[in-house]
Amino acid sequence: MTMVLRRGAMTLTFLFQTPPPSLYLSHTSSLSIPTTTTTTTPSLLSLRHSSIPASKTLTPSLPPSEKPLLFIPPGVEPTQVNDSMILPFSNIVVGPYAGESRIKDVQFVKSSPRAKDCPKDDRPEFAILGRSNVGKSSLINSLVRKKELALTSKKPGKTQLINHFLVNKSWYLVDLPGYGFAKASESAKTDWSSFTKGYFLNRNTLVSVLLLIDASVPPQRIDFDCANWLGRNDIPITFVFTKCDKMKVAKGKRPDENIKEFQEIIKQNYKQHPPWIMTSGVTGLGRDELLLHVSQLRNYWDQ
Ligand SMILES: Nc1nc2c(ncn2[C@@H]2O[C@H](COP(=O)(O)OP(=O)(O)OP(=O)(O)O)[C@@H](O)[C@H]2O)c(=O)[nH]1
Ligand SMILES: [Mg+2]
Repeated sequence: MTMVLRRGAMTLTFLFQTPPPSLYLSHTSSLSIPTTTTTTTPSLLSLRHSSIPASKTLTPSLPPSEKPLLFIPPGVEPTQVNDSMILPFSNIVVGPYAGESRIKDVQFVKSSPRAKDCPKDDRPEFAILGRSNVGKSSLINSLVRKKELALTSKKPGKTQLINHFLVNKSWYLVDLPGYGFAKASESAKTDWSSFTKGYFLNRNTLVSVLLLIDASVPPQRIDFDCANWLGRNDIPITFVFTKCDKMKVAKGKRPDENIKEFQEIIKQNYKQHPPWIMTSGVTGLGRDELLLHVSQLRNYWDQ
């Protein structure tokens, strides 16, 4: 399997051997929401975008039954993967680059109206992206365990700038404006798309985008459009499902059902799936696991 990960100021493409079918965890285990922290692993998908030209991927096309399902990070021999290496409620394998992931110190650095105004240093960064109101700021607050570091709001469109937070004095978390804000004017929407796309295309230190998907609502076209755009531009993503605690639905489906549906659509559009993980800014589900995933991408990039 092929994986694109950023390292230093470059994007490198890595080739991985496809694990034998016996290693693929099946879709039979359910995506039920955890009541405890120790759980079994849910259905697993894996990395790589279908719209990237075949010439770039060097990936042999596999029959559907042999599609890779896991995100296998650098340094892991696919044949050595076992269940204990997979983060709960995700498809992410933990490898040798995973390290200290706790956030000990975080400082708000600046809000930038344009990509060119962002901090100019070579620290690696992770951008939090998603629809307005998906829970970007809440996730940041949950990751850093501070209630009001990134402003949260019931009013969509609250975050309008590129906000840099310096973590442990060594890497950045970046809170971006949400897309798909229905009430935004056309000019505001165009502005969002040009300046945010400018950020993605020009930010050499961007290790990965954490693309947030609201698990409390059915799959949304705009999320797939966004994922497709990032994939076409070779920007690594992790799908982070938010609001997985919202089990009390008056009508509609539960988060686990919405996630399954989302993954079914993804399967049609992607040869292999990006890493994904379930989270909640309210209960802290997936917080430590997501930080561990971030640590292995970061340490690999950093070395
Ligand atoms: N139940 C539940 N509610 C959440 C969760 N995450 C966010 N919310 C709520 O969803 C609303 C929007 O959250 P924000 O974190 O401000 O969303 P955002 O994506 O930063 O929004 P914009 O900055 O406007 O794009 C707030 O009312 C949050 O309390 C979650 O995991 N579970
Ligand atoms: Mg916000």
